[in-house]
Amino acid sequence: MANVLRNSAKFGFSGVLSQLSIHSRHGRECVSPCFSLQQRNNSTSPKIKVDLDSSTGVAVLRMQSPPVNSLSLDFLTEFCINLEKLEMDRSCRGLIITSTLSKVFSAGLDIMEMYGKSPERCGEFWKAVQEMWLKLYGSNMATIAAINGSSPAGGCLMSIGCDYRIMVDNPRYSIGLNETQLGIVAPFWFKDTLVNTVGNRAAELSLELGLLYSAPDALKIGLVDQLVPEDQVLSTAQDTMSKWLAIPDHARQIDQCVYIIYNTSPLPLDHARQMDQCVISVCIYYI
Ligand SMILES: CC/C=C\C/C=C\CCC/C=C/CC(=O)SCCNC(=O)CCNC(=O)[C@H](O)C(C)(C)COP(=O)(O)OP(=O)(O)OC[C@H]1O[C@@H](n2cnc3c(N)ncnc32)[C@H](O)[C@@H]1OP(=O)(O)O
Repeated sequence: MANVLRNSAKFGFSGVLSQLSIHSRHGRECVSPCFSLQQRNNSTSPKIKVDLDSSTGVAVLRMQSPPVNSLSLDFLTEFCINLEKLEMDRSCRGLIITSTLSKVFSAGLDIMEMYGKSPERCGEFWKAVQEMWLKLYGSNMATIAAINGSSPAGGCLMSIGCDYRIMVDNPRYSIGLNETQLGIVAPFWFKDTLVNTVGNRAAELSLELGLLYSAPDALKIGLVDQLVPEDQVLSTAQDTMSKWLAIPDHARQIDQCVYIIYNTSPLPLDHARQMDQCVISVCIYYI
């Protein structure tokens, strides 16, 4: 543990994950010389747009993949590349994730990726899902989800992978891990992340019944931290971020790291990750 704490101070949580043997991750010390200033500040790709304000150190990542920002292999790959670039950029300390689509934050995993694909493709897809979670939950940046629409299943996972959640106060928008309603099962690390957010009993009910919560109900159980009117979601996220960034990065990162190490099953370990990947790929293949 002493080693873990020493490393967490040096590398942040991402660094600790890499010490625990997942593949390449980047602490804030590691600044790639490959990215030009322009590339670092604004990158536009088909499914994701990132704007980094160098004066505040806050990046806004907008998911813009109609109709519902479903998490396909292509989407996840782009998402991870963008996250990795920001992670390596010393000037970026905070990340806000939101959607450009009306009514939908993210519909979760792309259902077409889970239908009629080869075992190899299923494996590749699941690895990308794991990667998204590891990169987000293990990020050294302060992360806020500005949830401006419905966010079921994998969309909820993405939201609870952030440090803080602000949702639009609209009872028609829903959020939750509804996998069992679809006849599938949320993997153990989805469960861990939910337990870390809402506590054991609420998570148990939520997972077993596959509950989707309206925005007001999500606030009641602590699945989201704050509700705001639609037109204030981004400005509130920016204001909230400035409070998070008032905390010294190293202190916030170590605190998060200790919390996660004590409260999360060992997906960061290669063998756990591979076993999970194998089980899920087989399940998806036989669905
Ligand atoms: C023992 C173990 C067994 C099995 C284990 C196997 C696998 C484990 C995997 C576990 C993890 C799963 C996590 C997931 O994320 S699964 C995905 C779950 N997602 C959903 O249930 C969301 C479904 N979508 C919605 O609820 C609505 O679409 C939404 C509220 C997001 C938006 O509603 P709206 O009315 O605005 O749009 P729609 O008309 O419904 O949809 C528009 C078009 O988008 C398509 N769509 C919707 N969701 C998805 C999706 N997830 N993937 C791909 N495409 C999606 C929808 O079909 C419409 O398409 P068109 O008809 O217009 O072509």
